[in-house]
Amino acid sequence: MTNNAPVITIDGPSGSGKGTIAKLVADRLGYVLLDSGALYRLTALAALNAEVDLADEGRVAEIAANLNIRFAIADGEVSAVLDGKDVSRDIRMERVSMAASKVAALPAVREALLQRQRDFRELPGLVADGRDMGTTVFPDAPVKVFLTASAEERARRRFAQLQGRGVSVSLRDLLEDIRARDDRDMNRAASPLAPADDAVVLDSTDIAIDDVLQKVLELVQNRIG
Ligand SMILES: Nc1ncnc2c1ncn2[C@@H]1O[C@H](COP(=O)(O)OP(=O)(O)OP(=O)(O)O)[C@@H](O)[C@H]1O
Ligand SMILES: Nc1ccn([C@H]2C[C@H](O)[C@@H](COP(=O)(O)O)O2)c(=O)n1
Repeated sequence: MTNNAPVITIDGPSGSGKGTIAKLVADRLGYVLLDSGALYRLTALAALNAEVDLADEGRVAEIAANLNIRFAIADGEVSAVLDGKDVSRDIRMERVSMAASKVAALPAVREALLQRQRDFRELPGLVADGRDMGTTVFPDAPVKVFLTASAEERARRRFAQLQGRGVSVSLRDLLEDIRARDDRDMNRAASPLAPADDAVVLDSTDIAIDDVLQKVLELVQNRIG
């Protein structure tokens, strides 16, 4: 970890485009990328594999603290490896998404993952995507973006994404799921989803990906140079 490396935090609700924008910004600037949601997803998958009760905070936190993971990069794509196995697809499954949202609400799990996230900070800089990057994990980040979009637009985006992968889902179910996750992420006691006081809020409901990218790069230019 390098404490003087600049950090760009991109927080926001599910489907707002954080992951897409974070990757584009990191590629453009040659920065390291932290997908913090993947850490919660990996914790959830490891807990499900071990058949641990997801409400057992102590045991899930122990799993989070001892995760044997690494992120591998091939052809510009990042894959998540748990105990030597590529689980990139597994952690995106619906049951893991739901489980991740549950384990992410446990304070001891968040605490167990805190330093692991901070360890991603290195020169020339880091782009960190999640829910509490700007509020809790990197409160001193010089650039903080809170990316949002209406729940309906986020459900439509997810629908198109899943259809593109040949997964059949109902738009109505996706919208319900998004609302349920928003509610859990925003109303938990530990590090709830919220913009940091010094974050710039960007509503991408009617803004194309390229235009969001340009806005973020302008902010970076103004604040980091
Ligand atoms: N501004 C935009 N306009 C249209 N589509 C977008 C926009 N931003 C992202 N998308 C699309 O929306 C989908 C969801 O984006 P992405 O996975 O980046 O969201 P996310 O906020 O990281 O979600 P999660 O937190 O659930 O991982 C992707 O298919 C992406 O291409
Ligand atoms: N910093 C973070 C990142 C993610 N979470 C939660 C929110 C989701 O329920 C789950 C998976 O995240 P995603 O991959 O969809 O971004 O993890 C969080 O609480 N804090």
